[in-house]
Amino acid sequence: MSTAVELRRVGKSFTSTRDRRTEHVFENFSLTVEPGELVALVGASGTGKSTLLHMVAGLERPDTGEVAGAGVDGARRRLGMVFQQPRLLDWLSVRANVEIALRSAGLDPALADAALRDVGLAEYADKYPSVLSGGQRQRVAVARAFAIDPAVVLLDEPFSALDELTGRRLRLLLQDLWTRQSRVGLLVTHSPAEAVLLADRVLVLAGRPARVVREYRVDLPRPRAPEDPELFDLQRRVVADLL
Ligand SMILES: Nc1ncnc2c1ncn2[C@@H]1O[C@H](COP(=O)(O)OP(=O)(O)OP(=O)(O)O)[C@@H](O)[C@H]1O
Repeated sequence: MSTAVELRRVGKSFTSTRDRRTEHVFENFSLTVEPGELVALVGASGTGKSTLLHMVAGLERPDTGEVAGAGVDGARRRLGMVFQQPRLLDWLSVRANVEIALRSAGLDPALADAALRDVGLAEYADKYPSVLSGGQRQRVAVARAFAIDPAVVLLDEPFSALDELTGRRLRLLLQDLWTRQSRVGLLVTHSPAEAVLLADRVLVLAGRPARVVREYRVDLPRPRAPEDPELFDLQRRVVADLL
């Protein structure tokens, strides 16, 4: 089985325009995500988690090394992305927001309704994003990402802007989607609870250049319950790594 996403000895630096200082965010960094695997990345602010995701998406280029994955290896694999903010087009209906993604992936826009049904928003298809709650808007973003039958799903703090209960519902929704249609994914999160609930592997990143300082495999079958004591125990260990 070929790997789904691979970073090989990647280097990435940024030079500040203010003081010309160069930050070596990654040096010789390697990471493999296997088919069907969801890998969570946790770590202190500024470690490089979003940069890593952007390199996989092809939004940033590594200075050295190679990234094989959606958007960057010429295979034109479909990429679904969910950001902290839903990033919807406010002048289009909810359905049209999903249709645009389908069209640009070369798929039938009629698939939008099924995608909206999957996230519990079938009745909102004709509404505009401005009349939806924050949680509903993020559901549309999830529908848009999953509608295109993505080869890789990249999630950059997808639920961190939501209140706790809404975030919990959305996590369970994501878990439900993942259980029904196993994907390959990377999840950047500041929430250890979210990481252990959703991921197959949790990587703790730290340092400059960034390194994986700890790795946890979450072998519990899905669907998982957020209150599962085993998850809570794992979560405590991840928190301890981050403190
Ligand atoms: N386009 C850029 N130009 C200059 N510096 C950048 C750029 N993108 C990221 N950086 C720097 O690279 C480092 C890593 O940033 P990144 O956003 O990847 O971290 P992060 O772990 O995702 O942080 P957070 O958890 O706060 O989102 C930071 O020091 C940041 O300032």
